[in-house]
Amino acid sequence: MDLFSPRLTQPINLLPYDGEVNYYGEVIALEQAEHYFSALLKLLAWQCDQAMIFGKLIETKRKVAWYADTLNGQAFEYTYSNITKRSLPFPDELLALKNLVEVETGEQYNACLANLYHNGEEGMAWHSDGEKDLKEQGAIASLSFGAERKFAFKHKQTKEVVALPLRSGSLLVMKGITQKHWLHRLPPTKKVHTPRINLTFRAIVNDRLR
Ligand SMILES: O=C(O)CCC(=O)C(=O)O
Ligand SMILES: [Fe+2]
Repeated sequence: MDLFSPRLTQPINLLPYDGEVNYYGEVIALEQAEHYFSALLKLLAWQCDQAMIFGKLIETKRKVAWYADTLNGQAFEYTYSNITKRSLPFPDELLALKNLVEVETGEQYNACLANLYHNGEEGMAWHSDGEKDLKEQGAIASLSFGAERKFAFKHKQTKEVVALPLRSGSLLVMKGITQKHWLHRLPPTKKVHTPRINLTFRAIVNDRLR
């Protein structure tokens, strides 16, 4: 393995047991990653995320946009944080990135949740992506643009933590039994003052296509 190359020749599994988190390094060169960052910032339909927690509607500062394949021109619906969200069709820029990620990882995706963190004060709390609409043990591919942020995994029983920095243009894939055994989060930090965009490509199996 060439440790000096930002892009790894072979992805490495970061988890010691109970799952697979493959880190590919920077699969998109810096200049191109900067181009994508600006394009996605402008192009995606960013909205505050909503969650229903103990019957209360909460809005996040972090923004999200949600895209998916359509079937007969109809959008997917996807439920997480107790709220049902309707997807938009993939714009070309995002389709190009979905293709790239599919080629890199050898997996197929039909949906993408985009996250925009304006600065280090915004993050995402410990969770696992085990919603019932997701394909069971399906791969989730995470592509990062903009500010470098720390990303962490914590085992649900042993509490062991594994963390790594996610740089602009880097690709990370969670698969297998990872979501069952590990939580992940994007910790908030006072050290980062610039925005980051993260795309998570997912495979949805949803027989409630509308
Ligand atoms: O921003 C990230 O890197 C992670 C996002 C995430 O975990 C999610 O969208 O479920
Ligand atoms: Fe997640």
